[in-house]
Amino acid sequence: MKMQREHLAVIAPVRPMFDECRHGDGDALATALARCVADDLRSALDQRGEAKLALSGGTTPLRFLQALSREALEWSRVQVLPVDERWLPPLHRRSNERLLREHLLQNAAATANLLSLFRPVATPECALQAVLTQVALRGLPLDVAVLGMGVDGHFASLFPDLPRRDIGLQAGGRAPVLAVRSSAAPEPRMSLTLSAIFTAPSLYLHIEGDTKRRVLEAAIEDPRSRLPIRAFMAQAPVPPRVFWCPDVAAARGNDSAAGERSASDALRSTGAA
Ligand SMILES: O=C1O[C@H](COP(=O)(O)O)[C@@H](O)[C@H](O)[C@H]1O
Repeated sequence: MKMQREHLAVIAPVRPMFDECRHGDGDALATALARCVADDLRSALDQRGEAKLALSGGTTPLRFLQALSREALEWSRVQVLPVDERWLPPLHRRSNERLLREHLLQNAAATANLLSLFRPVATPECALQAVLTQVALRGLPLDVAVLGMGVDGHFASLFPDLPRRDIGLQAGGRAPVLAVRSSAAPEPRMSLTLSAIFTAPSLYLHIEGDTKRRVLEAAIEDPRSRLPIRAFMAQAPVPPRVFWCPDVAAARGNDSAAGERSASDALRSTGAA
């Protein structure tokens, strides 16, 4: 399918708030996104001999990860890290690390290096210092970050009940990693912060379906929106590329967190419902 590209200036900003790549279905979307990310990685490898890639978990990325795993590039020089992790052992079906190991670190990408955000200790708070040091040393600055978004407007593990001034949502914050407790997530989390994500010169948002699109548009249109995705879209140093297709496929990957707020809650909180 031919890719359509359009620049959407929703609230008359100085520059378009995002660059949209729309595809007809999730397979075409996943293939196109994998090609773009692989091209970014090849450029970084050409320029610096290494590349750093932060990837989301959840249900949406499965086909994208599989397509990316088949892209020919020097994967042994690529550092991959999750943008967030659920505080669950890496063999758990909801572990984002497991998703990356099972669907990306295969095929051509089997030799990629994975930086885990998990440690076998009781809480993310206990592991924070160790993870923070590793991420700062080996994970940053990023070359590419691919975010997903929940229907409640969260990305990574930055949920709507995070205080708006929380360090995780401050573009100029210094901490790259955050331990997260949210009523919207069934387990504690470890998450990259917005300032860590914004070290990437290539930013992608990968979403499927009309519901998520409505949530995203509502967050962009309302400057007072408290949805985390608003902080990402409005503060991004370069316009994120939004990869979107209209149909939502059946749940795959490691299923979405039970208890996340619904899209209608999210839209209500932006006044868009
Ligand atoms: O909990 C999470 O959810 C988001 C969105 O997931 P999806 O299933 O709606 O695609 C994801 O981006 C994040 O990495 C994950 O931990």
